[in-house]
Amino acid sequence: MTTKQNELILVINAGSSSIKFSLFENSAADPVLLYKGLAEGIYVDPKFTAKDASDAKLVSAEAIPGSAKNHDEALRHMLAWINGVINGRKIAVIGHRVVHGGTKFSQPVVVTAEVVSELEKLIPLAPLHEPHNITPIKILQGLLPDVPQVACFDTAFHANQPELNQLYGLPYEFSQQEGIRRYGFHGLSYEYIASVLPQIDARAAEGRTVVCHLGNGSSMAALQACKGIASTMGFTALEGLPMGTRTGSIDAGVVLHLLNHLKMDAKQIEDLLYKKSGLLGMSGISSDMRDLEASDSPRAKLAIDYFVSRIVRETGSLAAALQGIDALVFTAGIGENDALTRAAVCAQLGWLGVIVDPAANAVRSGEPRRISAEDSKVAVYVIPTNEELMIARQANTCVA
Ligand SMILES: Nc1ncnc2c1ncn2[C@@H]1O[C@H](COP(=O)(O)OP(=O)(O)O)[C@@H](O)[C@H]1O
Ligand SMILES: CC(=O)OP(=O)(O)O
Ligand SMILES: [Mg+2]
Repeated sequence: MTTKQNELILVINAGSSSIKFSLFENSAADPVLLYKGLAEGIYVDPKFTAKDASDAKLVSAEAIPGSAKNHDEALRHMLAWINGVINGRKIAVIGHRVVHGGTKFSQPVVVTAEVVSELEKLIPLAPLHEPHNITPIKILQGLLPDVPQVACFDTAFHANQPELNQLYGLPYEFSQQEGIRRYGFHGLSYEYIASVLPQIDARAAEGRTVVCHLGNGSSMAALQACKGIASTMGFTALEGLPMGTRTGSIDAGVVLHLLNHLKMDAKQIEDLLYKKSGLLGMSGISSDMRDLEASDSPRAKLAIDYFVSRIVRETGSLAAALQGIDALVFTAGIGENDALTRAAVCAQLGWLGVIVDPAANAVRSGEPRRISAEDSKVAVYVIPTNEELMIARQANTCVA
């Protein structure tokens, strides 16, 4: 089967407490966005918001009726709204962001019962994401049984990294037999950046680019000629940069100490590493960068300084993996919106030849833009990411 012009592509990016959707219309060129929105606060105070393609709000944080307060109820509400606006038109395919593809999936795949059972095996490798990615797939199998669903993976972009950048210093059998190796995440975002880079900077697109995806989850990737060769995230989405609530890299010995000496159990350690650390744990205030920047608490400053210093150190590491750097790209919630973090990172990368243009960095815009000075050796850009468009494209291609 194949999607035809004007048929609809539904994209779902589900998290633990929110489900984001985008509805695209197929066209001869790229899928065209019609509507987007989200159900948030699903387990506490579920609210639904929907916007049109120009970002105008059609529904603004309206309470989702019902007493279940779960993904099922939120998805039904979302679909009822979507059915209202599409007015009998057909949804031809549903694309899902799935964070972990493990060793089995390095390409988008049409979801079958067998695929779902493989994805369920990956839940321990992405406990914050994978269960919530799978739930809407199962619910939609019940609600729209005739519509094919495609799983699009965050790990796929990194699948062809050189072996050295995929390995840990464990006995080799662990990578070969157990799949304990570095996968990398946020691949849908990196793939989008790689797809637009040629129009923005031909030299960077052919050369060496470090992309900083700084959001609630944060990672960085090294792109050689737009192909991923190294990433800060590894086996799970815990490694690398500190994040909203995740530690980022820590000595594995800390985990052993928590287990053996502080007598924490596996669940407590998982909660500590995934949900109580990072910006939230270090500041004691919030996982949201906006709250930390608005605070005058020294611990808020400490958390921001740590975040920035880890980005700077990882830039050095990824530039070494690339044997140089032509461009640095900022994307995602913090990367796109936070001029202070970008300025702080760039100020510490002067040794690499980064010179930021403060006026360009201060511009607020939803468009890709250069923020480095004319004489900066490294071109620095802000490029808004578009994971949903990548999912729509992949879902379309997968069923074509
Ligand atoms: N205007 C802003 N200034 C600073 N940080 C921001 C701003 N807007 C969003 N953020 C940060 O971006 C994060 C969300 O990033 P995003 O990429 O949207 O996350 P996700 O899609 O993974 O939920 C917020 O938690 C906050 O830290
Ligand atoms: C992989 C990952 O960290 O995703 P997110 O940024 O959505 O948490
Ligand atoms: Mg994200």
